[in-house]
Amino acid sequence: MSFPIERVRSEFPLLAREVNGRPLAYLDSAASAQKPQAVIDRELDFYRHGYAAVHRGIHTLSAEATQDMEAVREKVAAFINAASAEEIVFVKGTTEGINLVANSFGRHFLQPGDSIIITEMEHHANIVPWQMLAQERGLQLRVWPLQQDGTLDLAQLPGLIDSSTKLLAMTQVSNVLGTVNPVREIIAQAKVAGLKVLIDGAQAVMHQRVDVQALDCDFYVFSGHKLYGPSGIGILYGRKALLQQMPPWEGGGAMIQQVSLTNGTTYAEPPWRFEAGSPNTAGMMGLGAAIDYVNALGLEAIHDYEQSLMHYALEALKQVPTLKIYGPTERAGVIAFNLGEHHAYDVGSFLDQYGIAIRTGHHCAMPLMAFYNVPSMCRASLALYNTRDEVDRLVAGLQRIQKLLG
Ligand SMILES: Cc1ncc(COP(=O)(O)O)c(CNc2co[nH]c2=O)c1O
Repeated sequence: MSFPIERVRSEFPLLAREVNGRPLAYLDSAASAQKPQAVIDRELDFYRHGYAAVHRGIHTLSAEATQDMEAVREKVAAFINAASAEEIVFVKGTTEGINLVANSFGRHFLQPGDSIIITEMEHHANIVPWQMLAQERGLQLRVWPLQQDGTLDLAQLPGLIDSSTKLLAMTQVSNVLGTVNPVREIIAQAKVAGLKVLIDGAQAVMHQRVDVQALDCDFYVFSGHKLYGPSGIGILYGRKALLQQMPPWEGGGAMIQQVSLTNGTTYAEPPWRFEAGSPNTAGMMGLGAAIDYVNALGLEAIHDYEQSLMHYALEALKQVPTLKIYGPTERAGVIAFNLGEHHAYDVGSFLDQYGIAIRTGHHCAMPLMAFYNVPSMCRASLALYNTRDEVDRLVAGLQRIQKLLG
């Protein structure tokens, strides 16, 4: 059955916009995805008919809102096949989820002299928290180097591991290269060596089915706004046995059992231990609606459609002679490139004049830019609502820029 692309596009109101007098071609979903009407409606409906403060409310509205929140937690658990909804922690996004693990698991379990492995393709959100922790706790940060084709050499992992190594933190999909790392195989290797593993799924959950039990990872993080959901809501999955041993990382309301100024304070069980303060309940409802939307289309159908479009794009971009594309042939729908010697900002600005939205710059992956010895890259990213016509417009735009700039 063919992918219902026209019906899908009609369900994303913003895609009807014009930019600079031309229909928008939104090719920046890896930064943040557009929202289906169902997500927009769910948030509005919650504010209109179901909004109240959650946790311990005795009145009906509060009890209903709390039930709605926990129902989304259950939905997220099913979406990534977590063993229990108590392994699902609501956070602001991927960045906060990684910082929570670094500040709670890291400070509690990692001792001076221990080492952590990250890769050279990581987003800054999965580099800087570990650098901060390493500096604070006297840890060693080891980097799994990139290969020229944008992949990792699995044979190099064992050489990075010794008795001091306690954690591997790595992305499932590169936000620049589109590289899809074989994390299930990598996690199996890490587990043999006794490592805990955090997987950054920010660029994966919208493109493929994720099963955290099959992966056997200890932590998994992603952001709602990249999964066609609202901004300001994300998920940390943590293996229950680990979450139970981890201290809270933010103090305040909701994360406690008893607070006393004289007899000490006790904390709530996970996941609530890690959810201090008033949560982004409307964002949670929107995330739940986004998961419903993706599930209704089917991640397998989404994956097949995006892969077909991505291969069409890689082939079509060959019509631009001075284009250099970075990353492997087999990838998720993320295509980073440079047009000859032209700075990415110039190329992106011209494309914007043609109504085409791509991202330009270092993409919060400066080590990756350094690896390729470039100051910046252009990046076109594809989502379930993009079309071959938009790819053709990108190619034509690049050819036009090449003629203009030489
Ligand atoms: C792999 C990866 N990890 C972490 C993050 C941080 O996610 P956040 O906490 O929701 O901000 C991003 C965001 N990536 C991008 C944000 O803008 N362009 C990008 O490529 C990402 O792509």
